[in-house]
Amino acid sequence: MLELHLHAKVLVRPILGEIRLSLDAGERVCLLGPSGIGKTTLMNILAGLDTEFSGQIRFSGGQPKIGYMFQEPRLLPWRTLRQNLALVCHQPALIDELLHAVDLHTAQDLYPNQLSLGMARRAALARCLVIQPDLILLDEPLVSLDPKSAEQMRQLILRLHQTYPQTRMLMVTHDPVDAEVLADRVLILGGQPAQIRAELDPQAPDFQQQLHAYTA
Ligand SMILES: Nc1ncnc2c1ncn2[C@@H]1O[C@H](COP(=O)(O)OP(=O)(O)OP(=O)(O)O)[C@@H](O)[C@H]1O
Repeated sequence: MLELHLHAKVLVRPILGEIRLSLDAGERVCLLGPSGIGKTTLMNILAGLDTEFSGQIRFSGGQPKIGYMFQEPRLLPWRTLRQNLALVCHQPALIDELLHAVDLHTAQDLYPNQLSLGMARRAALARCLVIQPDLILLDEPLVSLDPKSAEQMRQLILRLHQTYPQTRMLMVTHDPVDAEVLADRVLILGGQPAQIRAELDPQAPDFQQQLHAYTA
């Protein structure tokens, strides 16, 4: 079990308030909320990139391995895709497996600036999975993709979840369809400072109406 109990996060003003969030092995949670509410800030806290907050993070299995897919793919531009993966993984067979899984095995010798946005996102996903993480943080992985690439990415995330069923996932999205298709639970962030205003079940028959009521 991964548990976050946040008391507060203050930047120039209080951004996040009291937040409790737990993620069991294999759980997929989507985080929704208006722009600027603090979703990325919360992800950065969970990732350990932002340590200036009051609260605690506990993981029952010791120090969790965390794969973070940022809003903008952050691959090293002077290394090929395969070399980017090899920087964090010394198992060539696992790199091969993931390159196939994200359908980039024929692009492994390309440099990041030779990849389309959809390819770069899939590469970033492979980069965060290649460390065999306990938790993956996905910050709007489908934003700005054309409908075909977005659907490909959606299916890929679902397939990868089946391949790595123990991996916890927390994903930021603005898209109700992604939330319905990809999440076991949906958390709505709102208020100032932000708190979790609602936890919704995507399988509930009135899920989209409930979601609309909170996000409209
Ligand atoms: N370094 C910083 N200094 C001061 N304020 C900041 C800093 N970084 C972010 N903020 C503020 O913190 C708030 C939360 O930002 P954050 O990026 O977490 O929001 P978000 O919900 O992820 O937004 P979006 O959906 O647009 O990506 C915003 O109001 C932003 O202006």
